[in-house]
Amino acid sequence: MAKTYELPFKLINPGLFHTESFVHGEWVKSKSGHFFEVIDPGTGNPWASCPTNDAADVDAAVESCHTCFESYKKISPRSRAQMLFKWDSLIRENREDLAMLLVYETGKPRSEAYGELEYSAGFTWWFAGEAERIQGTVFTPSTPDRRVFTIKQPLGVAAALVPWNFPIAMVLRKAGAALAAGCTMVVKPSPETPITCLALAYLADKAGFPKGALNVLTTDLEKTPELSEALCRHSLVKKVTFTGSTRVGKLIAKLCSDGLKKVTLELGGNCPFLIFDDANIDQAMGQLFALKWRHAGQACVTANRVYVQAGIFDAFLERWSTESKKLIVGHGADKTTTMGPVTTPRGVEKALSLVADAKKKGAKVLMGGNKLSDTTGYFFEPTVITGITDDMEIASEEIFAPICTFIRFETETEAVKAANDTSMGLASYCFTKNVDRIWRLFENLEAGMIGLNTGNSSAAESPFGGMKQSGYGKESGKDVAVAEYMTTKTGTLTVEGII
Ligand SMILES: O=CCCC(=O)O
Repeated sequence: MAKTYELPFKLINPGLFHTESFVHGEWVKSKSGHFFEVIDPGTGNPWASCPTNDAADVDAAVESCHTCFESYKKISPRSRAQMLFKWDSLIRENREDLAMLLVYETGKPRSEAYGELEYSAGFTWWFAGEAERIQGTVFTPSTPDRRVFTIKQPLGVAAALVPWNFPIAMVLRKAGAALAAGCTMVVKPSPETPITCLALAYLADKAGFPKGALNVLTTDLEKTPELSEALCRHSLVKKVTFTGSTRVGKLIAKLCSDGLKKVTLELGGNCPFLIFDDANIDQAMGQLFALKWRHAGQACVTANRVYVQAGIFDAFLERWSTESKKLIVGHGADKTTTMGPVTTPRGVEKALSLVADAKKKGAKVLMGGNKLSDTTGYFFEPTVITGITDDMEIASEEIFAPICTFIRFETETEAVKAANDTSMGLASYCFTKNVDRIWRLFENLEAGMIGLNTGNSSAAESPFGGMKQSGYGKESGKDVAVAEYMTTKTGTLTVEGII
């Protein structure tokens, strides 16, 4: 039985709040009739419950998307753009409520929730434009009496497996591209963040997307592998997009290989952040602060390892610790909070274990390092660690918690070698005012996105994606993101009398 909860906050538009899955324009329960709880990470208390869907629920959702696809693929790009624009307006109109839902699902402070919404609406806006920019080509090949032309066609039903750290942005980055391309989509939100996803589905419906264009299947942690596998294996699913860990990304790639499905994988990051002696220190400090402490360190593109050149190391570290002590850790809904909890109890456990391992192997904890004990929420102290060595887990694993590690370096060659010494390659950052070095670093750092004197290179108009074991495929950016949901068809015509 679904439990009912009193919402711990008021919504301006209560119509946004849905707790059942969304399939073919209807709010539905799972076949099993089971439910799971949605927890506020700031208190550890449940505040909603949603259906626990499993493999038995997949077929109806996919069939609905497929039925819709047969007509959706034929409507004009302009009509798709208009629906995306309408969705964009509705998301912006409901910004306050969506921000509150985000706070209670993820724990992030309200200011960051507004930031995520601004970033997220960039995707609906951008992909509305992209819908009308999809074009083919015509050219004369080496055989002179022929003409060759290409068209791009949508793949069909896409499945999106979405993470909890930026649940609105990640749904819109995936669904925006798919719907612009002419695909339909089943979204499986994370167990932590189903409510924002259901609110987006509600607004998509209000924006005029046809029934089955965007379906949502919620589920809990236990049933996530079964539900995801059924989506990946369904014969009508032609494309799978996943954001999450490298371990799970590899499983998804294997599952999709049977059906030779097109896959986009946005996986783990272990991102290096390099600060050279000649950097603008205020700039580097400000950018690192925003990047590292954002969402309590739970972004795939966050700085995992901060390398500071010897000449400024001690001064930078001292200033960093002084500034970081000013963070106000608290519930995301409290207006004074500048850092919220981590989103899951697993996050706290992992942070504790990484700190313990680093300490055991000789690292020095300059501040923090502990779970906050006087609360039932999932809080971890902002933590600063030095003396990191390669054998420590914290040096090679994605931290995903408010822990900042500092490493001293002497030369550019040494810094680049250390930065690249990881299996991951999502983002790298460097701060220097030497223009030649900037260009060398841009070419030599092994990552899909390089921030040059900036700690933020994510934007709807910029291709987002990694290399090495951070995955493949691009989300956002011109042409490349919609291309992930399309196939190119080549026509070759022999033209009599043309030569
Ligand atoms: O955590 C992954 C996404 C972060 C971003 O889009 O900048």
